[in-house]
Amino acid sequence: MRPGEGFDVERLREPAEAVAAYLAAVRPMPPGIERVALADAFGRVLAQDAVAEAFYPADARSTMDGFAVRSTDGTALRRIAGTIRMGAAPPGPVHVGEAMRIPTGGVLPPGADAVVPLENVRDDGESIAVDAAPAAGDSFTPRGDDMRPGDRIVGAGCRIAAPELSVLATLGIVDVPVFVRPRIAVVSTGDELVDAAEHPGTGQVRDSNRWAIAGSLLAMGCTVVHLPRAVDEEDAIAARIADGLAGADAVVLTGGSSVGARDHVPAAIARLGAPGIVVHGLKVKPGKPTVLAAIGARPVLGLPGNPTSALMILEAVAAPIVRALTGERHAAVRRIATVAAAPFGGRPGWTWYVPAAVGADGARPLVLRSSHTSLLARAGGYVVVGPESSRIESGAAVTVLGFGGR
Ligand SMILES: Nc1nc2c(c(=O)[nH]1)N[C@H]1C(S)=C(S)[C@@H](COP(=O)(O)OP(=O)(O)OC[C@H]3O[C@@H](n4cnc5c(N)ncnc54)[C@H](O)[C@@H]3O)O[C@H]1N2
Ligand code: MOO
Repeated sequence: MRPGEGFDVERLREPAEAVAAYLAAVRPMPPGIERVALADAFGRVLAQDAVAEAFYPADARSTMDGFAVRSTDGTALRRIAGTIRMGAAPPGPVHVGEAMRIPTGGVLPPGADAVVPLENVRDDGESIAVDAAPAAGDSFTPRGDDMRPGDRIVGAGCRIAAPELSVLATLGIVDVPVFVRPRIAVVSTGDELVDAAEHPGTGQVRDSNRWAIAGSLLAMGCTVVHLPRAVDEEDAIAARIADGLAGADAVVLTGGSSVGARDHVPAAIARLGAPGIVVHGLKVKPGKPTVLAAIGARPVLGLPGNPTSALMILEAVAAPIVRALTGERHAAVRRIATVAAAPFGGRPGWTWYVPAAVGADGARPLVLRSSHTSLLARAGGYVVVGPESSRIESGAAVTVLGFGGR
C-alpha cells in the first residue's frame, strides 16, 4: 500500500494469522548462543535442554531426623549401632535388630528400608523402642526420586527464573548456554516530538513511545539500542532504519505508520530491501496501521504512533516476533482470571484489545483513547475481545493480560 491509498478493510489482516504468516515468511532467529555464569543466568533464555546425567538424589536419603531401621524387625527393641553424618557415607550397614541415627538428608545405610522420626521412638542411649512397626519406604527419598538420567527438566527456550536456577545448580551446569540477547534499535518518528527532558512548545509532545517500547522489550529480554528520533521524511526514516540494521538484530519504529501525507515509514522500509513489508494494516483496535516488515531475516516493526496503540500492538500482537529473536518458547505474561464487572464491546470480525481496570468485583473496560499515555498506566491489563465474538457480557469469565514487566 502506498501512502495516501487509505486502508481497504478487506485487506486488513487478522492479527494471529498475520503474525503466523510473518513468522513463516521471515523466520527470525536468536542472534546466537553464549555461555554465562550461573550468577548471570537469571532472566536469560536457556539455549540447550538441561538434562539430568545421573540419579538425583544419588543415594536414598532420609527426610526426617530419626533412626534408620529394618521394617521387618517390627516393634522389636533395636540396638543403636552408630550415627550417620551429613555429607558422608554411612559407617556401615544396619543389621537385623539394629538402628542407626540419621539426620534429615543423611544417606540411608545398606540394610535399612525405613526411617523412624525421633519423636516416634523412646531412646535410652543404647537402644530404641517403637510403638508402631515402621513400613518399608517410610520417611526417605529413594535414589533417583527427584531426577533420573535422561530426564529433561528445563527445556531450551525456557526463561531462567528461581526454580530453573535451582535445577541448573543441582545438575552442576555452571556455564549456562543461553541465547544471546537480541539488540533491538528503537526509533521514534515525528516532527512534533521532543526529548522527555525538554519542555514541549505548542503542538509538540514529549517522546514517550521510545520508553514504553524499551520497557516492553527489556521485559522480553532484549537489549535496547536507542537511536535518535527521525523527522517525518522518507530519507531520514530510511537512513535511521539502515543505521539500526547495521548495529542491531531488529528495528522497532513508532509513528508514521498510517496513510497520511506525513506517514513515510512504509515507503522508507519498502526501499531498503527484501522481503520489505509483509503486513500493513491489521483488523484490530487499537493499532490498525501496524507495519510488520523485515530486511532479510531482521524484523522491522512499524508501530502506530499513538502511545496506547504502540505499546498494545507490541505486547498483544508483535510479541511472538520478539520472542522468536529472544528464543523464548512460552510467553512470561501475567494473567488474571476474573469476571467482567461490566460488558466489554468489540466489533464483529475484529480483535479489540480493551484496557481494563481490575477491582474486587472483576474487570471493567476503560474508555479506549489510543492517543493517551496515562491509559495503560491506569489499567491493570487488557482483555482481548474477538474476533469470533464481539461482546463479553457482564458476569462472563475474562482473562486480563498484563503489560510487560508488570
Ligand atoms: N485516514 C486515516 N487516518 C488515520 C488512520 C486511518 O486508518 N486512516 N488510522 C489512525 C490510527 S488507528 C492511528 S493509531 C494513527 C497512527 O498513526 P501513525 O502511526 O502514522 O502515527 P503518527 O501520526 O505519527 O502519530 C499519531 C499520534 O501519536 C503521537 N506520537 C507519535 N509518536 C509519539 C511518541 N514517540 N511519543 C508520544 N506520542 C507520539 C503523535 O504526536 C500523534 O498524536 O493514525 C490514525 N489516522
Ligand atoms: O486504532 Mo489507532 O491504533 O487510533 O489508535
